[in-house]
Amino acid sequence: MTGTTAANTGTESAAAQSLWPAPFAKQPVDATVTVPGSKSLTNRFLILAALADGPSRLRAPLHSRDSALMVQALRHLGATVTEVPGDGDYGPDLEISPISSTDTPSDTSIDCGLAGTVMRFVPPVAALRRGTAVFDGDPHARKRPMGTIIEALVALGVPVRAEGGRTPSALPFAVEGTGKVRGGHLVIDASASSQFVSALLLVGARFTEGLHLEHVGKPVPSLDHISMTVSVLRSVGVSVDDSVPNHWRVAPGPIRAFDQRIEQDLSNAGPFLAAALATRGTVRIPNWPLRTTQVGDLWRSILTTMGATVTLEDGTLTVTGGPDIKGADFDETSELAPTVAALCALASGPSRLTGIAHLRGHETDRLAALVNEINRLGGDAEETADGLIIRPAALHGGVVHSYADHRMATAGAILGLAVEGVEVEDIATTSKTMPEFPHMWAAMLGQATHDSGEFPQAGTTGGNR
Ligand SMILES: O=C(O)C1=C[C@@H](OP(=O)(O)O)[C@@H](O)[C@H](O)C1
Ligand SMILES: C=C(OP(=O)(O)O)C(=O)O
Repeated sequence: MTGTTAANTGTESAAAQSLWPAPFAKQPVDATVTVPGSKSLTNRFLILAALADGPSRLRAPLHSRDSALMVQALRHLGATVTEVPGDGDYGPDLEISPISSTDTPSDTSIDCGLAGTVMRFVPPVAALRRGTAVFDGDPHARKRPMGTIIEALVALGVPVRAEGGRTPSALPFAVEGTGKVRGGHLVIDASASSQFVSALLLVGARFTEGLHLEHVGKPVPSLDHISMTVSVLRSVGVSVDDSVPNHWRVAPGPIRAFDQRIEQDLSNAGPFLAAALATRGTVRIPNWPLRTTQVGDLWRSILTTMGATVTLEDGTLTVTGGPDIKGADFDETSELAPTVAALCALASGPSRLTGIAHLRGHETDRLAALVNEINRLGGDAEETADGLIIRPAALHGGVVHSYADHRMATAGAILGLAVEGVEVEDIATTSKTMPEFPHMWAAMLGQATHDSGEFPQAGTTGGNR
């Protein structure tokens, strides 16, 4: 098991002993930051490499708890993943030899941690090899929605069992892979997570008849992440038809081996860009992709709406905070919502976030957690059926609980820039997608740290003006 295993309570836990004094910015920040690789792209390309028709290479991949759990899971299913020196500043590249279809059947167990991409994307891969794979994860992982992917596998003829032989609706469970899945037309309800759609599309080309996936139910959230899945599949030669809403058709065929550079994680760029607004300073991010499928590209419009000046010139995104942070209404901010909510709590006007009911099934119930923690600091946040209302209020110092949720921890760090005396419980939970976070945050503020994180190359030069 790698990384944090803190209980997902936000109350007393072993991790609650460790309080991180969030740096308070006495002056506006002025920093240049480069962020580690995208979690969503790294874990998608790892899955595709494990199913490809030859060895692949990932350049500048993410190295974090979620990517380590994915690597470990694929190794347990028979892929070979080797670290080789990279050509940049982000730690090693990865070379991957795919899972062999002629491997003798073997039983294994997979630790999903709290990674949605591991718990949703890997079970369909396990269905394509021979042997039983038992899946489990952190305590809160057992509460995350999993029923749709389990029911999908069962409908595809893949036995999925819990202890005692019953069909489970959540972790833990065992997938009994037979080495072959016929595929064809499959109807699911993916309203709880886009990852159910992505999980099935990623393996669909390896089903004998391909896959015609149909969603029926309330709208699928986080559609940008499905577009990313379709885009990465096409980049490795898989034919996907997504021209009809709620239908995806994946043609059967090989997944082409590849050599792929991973973009930096634009969602994880969010807290650093937010620092420009929280301190009325400037943060620059070089190598911002000109075209991307990452939802984090929305920062350009979100932060402009909140009063920042945002430019993208010569590949560098520059964000300069305005005299105040403007409250605003945002629909469907997906995994960006905790960062947006932290900024809304510092805004001069009211904000409303809608279309994020499914955040209740994320690393923690993020709507409840954000309301608890903003209000604990004297804020005025309220939960609605599908989001949050956050009104201006004078905040004071206090402890922000992270609930083993990396984005709650970084939300606490943003609040701490503008509010003196904020302490974040379990800052180490940022290791889920950005182990370097405390080091990078201090470097952005021109402070030195002793612990430089697992891959200290993740670059930040900064200081206060
Ligand atoms: O496919 C992915 O990489 C992700 C999809 C989204 O999940 P949901 O659809 O559950 O929001 C997102 O929030 C998560 O952080 C990553
Ligand atoms: C929802 C998130 O993660 P996961 O991939 O575990 O669902 C997230 O990173 O905000």
